[in-house]
Amino acid sequence: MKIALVGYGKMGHAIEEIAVEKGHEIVLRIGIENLEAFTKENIAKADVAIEFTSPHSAVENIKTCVDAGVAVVCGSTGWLQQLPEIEHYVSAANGAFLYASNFSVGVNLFFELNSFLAQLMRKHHDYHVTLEEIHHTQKKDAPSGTAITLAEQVMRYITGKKQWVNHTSDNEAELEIISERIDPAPGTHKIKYSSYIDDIEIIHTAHNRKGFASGAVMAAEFLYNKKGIFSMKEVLGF
Ligand SMILES: NC(=O)C1=CN([C@@H]2O[C@H](COP(=O)(O)OP(=O)(O)OC[C@H]3O[C@@H](n4cnc5c(N)ncnc54)[C@H](OP(=O)(O)O)[C@@H]3O)[C@@H](O)[C@H]2O)C=CC1
Ligand SMILES: O=C(O)C1=N[C@H](C(=O)O)C[C@H](O)C1
Repeated sequence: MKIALVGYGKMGHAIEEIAVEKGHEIVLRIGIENLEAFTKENIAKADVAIEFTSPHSAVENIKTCVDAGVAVVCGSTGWLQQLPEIEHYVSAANGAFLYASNFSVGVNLFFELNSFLAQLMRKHHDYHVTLEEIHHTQKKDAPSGTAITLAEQVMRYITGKKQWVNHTSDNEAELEIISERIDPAPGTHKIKYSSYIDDIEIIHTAHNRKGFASGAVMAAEFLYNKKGIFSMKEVLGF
């Protein structure tokens, strides 16, 4: 498979290593220093574009790839308020698109566990639920995309929580997400249910970026020659 890497930072490099190990060819690498090479003609040389840039560039980058008729795997976080717009854009162009706030198999298992735990906890009103995420200091967005996915899963079942906030809160309707930035943390997420009697905690700790990168390559392999909008649930068969 021919891959275009849109964003050639920490994740772009990690994805390249795994994609090449698996026999794929990187036909285009786009970073800030060669944005002039990000043309429809160049992108069209790829079967799939893998986009990991920043909250501010993701939407335009996805549209450019869709316009070139190339399938897009997107891992950039911090732009999700525009996801409906992008899904509409992809559908209108009969394109192929897969977004995940986290591509690692471990975190996708953790998402399932988080939903299951929230279902179990929904009638146990003595417990107070909070979220915490820890990432490296270069991270541009807070809370992390993964923490937002986890919070949305919790709120589906703990219906007293109406919205998440990214600060401590005494308001029972608000779900606290506390963000910490500590190097070199690749990504730690914790959900905690606390009561006067005891605490229940689930935690996922990434030790490096390999899980994110190999999941993104799996997603690209899945998307190859497909049309439509997909998620990691379909890639992993959950
Ligand atoms: N879904 C997932 O599993 C994961 C998602 N992420 C997300 O992926 C994104 C990238 O993470 P990471 O690789 O660690 O970040 P980096 O900052 O290391 O890399 C991003 C790269 O994209 C470049 N870039 C910025 N704007 C553009 C643009 N318009 N076109 C092309 N390249 C651009 C940056 O250049 P410059 O540095 O010069 O600005 C940088 O080299 C973040 O949003 C992060 O939250 C990260 C890990 C896993
Ligand atoms: O920026 C990162 O590094 C990461 N970002 C993603 C997020 O925002 O959830 C995924 C992972 O935690 C690493």
